[in-house]
Amino acid sequence: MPTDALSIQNVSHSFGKFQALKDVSLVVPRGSFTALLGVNGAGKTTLFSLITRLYTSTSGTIKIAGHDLRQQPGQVLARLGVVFQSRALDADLTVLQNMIYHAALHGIPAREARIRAVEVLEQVELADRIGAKVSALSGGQQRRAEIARALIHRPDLLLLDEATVGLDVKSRAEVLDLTRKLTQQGVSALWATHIMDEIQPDDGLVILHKGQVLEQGRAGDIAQDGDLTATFLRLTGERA
Ligand SMILES: Nc1ncnc2c1ncn2[C@@H]1O[C@H](COP(=O)(O)OP(=O)(O)OP(=O)(O)O)[C@@H](O)[C@H]1O
Repeated sequence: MPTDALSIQNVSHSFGKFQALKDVSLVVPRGSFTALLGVNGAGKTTLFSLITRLYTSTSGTIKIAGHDLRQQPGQVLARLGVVFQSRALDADLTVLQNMIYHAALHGIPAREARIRAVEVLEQVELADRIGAKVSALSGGQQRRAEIARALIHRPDLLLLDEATVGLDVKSRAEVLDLTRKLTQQGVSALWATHIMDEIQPDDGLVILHKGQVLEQGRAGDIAQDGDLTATFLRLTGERA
């Protein structure tokens, strides 16, 4: 098993004449929680769209667990779990029905899906809501159910795009803690955010700005004098 869950080398992407990503290279080490930090428009969603093959990159390579996305798209996507900003669960179905539906998309039969649903819902501490309609869950519970859905096919890498949007402080902390806990159980996570408070010193960190990677490494090493906000503002030239 290669060391990096995700390895991106020299990836660029343009929308017409506008270059949204410029020669981006980054890694998500296996078992790490890596934050992808950038203000609105930095290119985070574009990068995620390339990793999930919604867009095709014009140059560079993307490898998941050592497998090249361009050469083995099916195998690579099977190793990926995604939590997008927009809702992926059907609010009128129960949590279990949603899990079975998403498992079927990955070719997992219903009997196996039931077993896995219990497993992933335990991982996100939601097993007691398995029979509840998604619409009856709180915002934080719905995000945790989204994460469970993304885990149902046992991916190596989780991509989470602004996963705490719209959550209150307590639910935000729960979703973050949970994702960090998952990385201790073997899955790796790339966590896109613009919220610096969400990042801890031991997290991996990639700072993306105007389509370019400005820094990457351990967050605590990047933050000068322990102040990530000041470091970020200095690197990007943004104002607080
Ligand atoms: N389909 C598109 N056509 C043209 N430009 C686009 C398209 N999608 C994104 N862009 C531009 O590319 C840049 C990067 O956008 P992207 O959505 O990847 O940023 P982001 O970091 O995810 O920001 P946000 O948090 O606001 O989603 C922005 O300047 C955006 O306007």
